[in-house]
Amino acid sequence: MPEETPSLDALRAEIDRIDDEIHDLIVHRATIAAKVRAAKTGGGGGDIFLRPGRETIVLRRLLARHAGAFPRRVLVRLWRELFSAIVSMQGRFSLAVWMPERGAGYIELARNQYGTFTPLSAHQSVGQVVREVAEGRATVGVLPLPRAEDATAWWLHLTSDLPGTPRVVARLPVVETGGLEALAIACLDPEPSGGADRALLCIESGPDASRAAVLDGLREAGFDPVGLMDVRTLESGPRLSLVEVAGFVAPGDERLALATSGPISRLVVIGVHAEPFSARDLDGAP
Ligand SMILES: C=C(O[C@@H]1C=C(C(=O)O)C=C[C@H]1O)C(=O)O
Repeated sequence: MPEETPSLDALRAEIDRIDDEIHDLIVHRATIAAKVRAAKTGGGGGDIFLRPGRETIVLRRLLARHAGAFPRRVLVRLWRELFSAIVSMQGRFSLAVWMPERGAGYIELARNQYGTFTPLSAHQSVGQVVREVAEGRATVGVLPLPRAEDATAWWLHLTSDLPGTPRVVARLPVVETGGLEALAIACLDPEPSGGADRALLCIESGPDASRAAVLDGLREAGFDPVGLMDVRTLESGPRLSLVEVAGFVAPGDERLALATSGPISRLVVIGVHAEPFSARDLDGAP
């Protein structure tokens, strides 16, 4: 006998039961967040409760166990909204976003990553976004991915190694789209994300050092440079290069000391971010 198709009413009753279970679990998850807040107080991060590395670890784990037809991209989107609500419940959480003109797209990137209802201010100047974060008026700043042709190199504000300097903590969108990209900054120490990370290094050299010499210096110290994002020569003389390297770089990483010889005089890790999820991660290809 062919199986009888359940009635619409029966299917909707099943969806109602599932919704109750999901809802109960969200309510329960939120009660744990309050305890996490207490457990974090006194650790690094001060009054900032966002932990980008941990969020990516959670997403990597869920994507690995995902099954069925529900789109992985939407799974990521749902959890991004959950994380943001939970961070907001733990303490201050607000965004400063670069908006050079209407419709520039950075607000959408910020909302997709940090939640629909998180307080947000928009700024025409990249320097203002950095200041909002450095001075504690915003928790996270969203800025354009640096390029050599930009009028202002905002990343030059991140080259201090003093504690409290904003650091790059994410690259947006976390789901690769081939469209507009941004970097997110916060006054947080970089943390590994449990998978492929990239570190952004600011490298100081003499004004005559060639790009090839800087990249060779990094390779000799054991780094794996994957891109030179920008180079600026300061009026005071030195040249600063922004280089992406594969993998996490911790503060005491011995490669940092090894690299400061030859053409490289100083090196600062201006942040670390997880590699965005690729189409391959999201389409479930092996
Ligand atoms: C709950 C935490 O705080 C925040 C919220 C997270 C979550 O909802 O899973 C994860 C990381 C943090 O951004 C945590 O640090 O574990």
